[in-house]
Amino acid sequence: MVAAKLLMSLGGDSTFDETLFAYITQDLTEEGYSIRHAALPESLSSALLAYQQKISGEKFIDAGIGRGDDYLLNEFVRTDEISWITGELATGREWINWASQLQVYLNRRLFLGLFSFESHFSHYRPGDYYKRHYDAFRGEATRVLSLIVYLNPSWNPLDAGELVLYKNDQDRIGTKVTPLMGTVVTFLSEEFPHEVLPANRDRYSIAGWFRVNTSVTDRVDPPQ
Ligand SMILES: O=C(O)CCC(=O)C(=O)O
Ligand SMILES: [Fe+2]
Repeated sequence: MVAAKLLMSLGGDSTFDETLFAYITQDLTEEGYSIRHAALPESLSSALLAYQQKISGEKFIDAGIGRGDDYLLNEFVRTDEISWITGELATGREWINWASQLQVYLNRRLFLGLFSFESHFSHYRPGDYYKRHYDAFRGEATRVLSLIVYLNPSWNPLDAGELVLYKNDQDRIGTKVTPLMGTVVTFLSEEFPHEVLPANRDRYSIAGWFRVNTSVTDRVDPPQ
């Protein structure tokens, strides 16, 4: 577990309130998923909202399935648009820093061996959706933990657009999550099918994934 040890030493002096991380750890241990409302630090949520609003339209690309040469647009599955978050700007760095504090915390308690993190803003226009899917496939061991936060300061039940998280393949009812600012959702990527229902208004979120290191001796696995 060299990877986990390396990450732990990066932990240093955390500036975040670890109470939330403790709740997420407990939820993941008991259920494999966690839904926490009013959880993301408010200063971070509002900075991310401002950042997302400033990103010009052309920085968003139609979301696809897969990466690099395998990237496929598939309107049958999803119709949202995305913009990858890099550490170029302060707010992006603040977000990545928050996520890596969570990563360090989870590695210490749950020994997940989370090694890298990638994330993007998502914009679902009215009517956009992401059909029921898994973020990772069993045995591929790439994306281990999914992390989603929402950037919508208000949300009315009539706006629809909920995330529906299902416990397993048989579950057809699931748990609905309102995409309200501050809500933090985490779940084991291989375990929980989920979908985004069409919304009646613009819907903003960040979706991210922690991965384990899948490097083999002569090949370094990049985070993106
Ligand atoms: O925005 C959400 O609620 C979930 C998005 C999602 O499932 C994904 O991007 O894989
Ligand atoms: Fe997903």
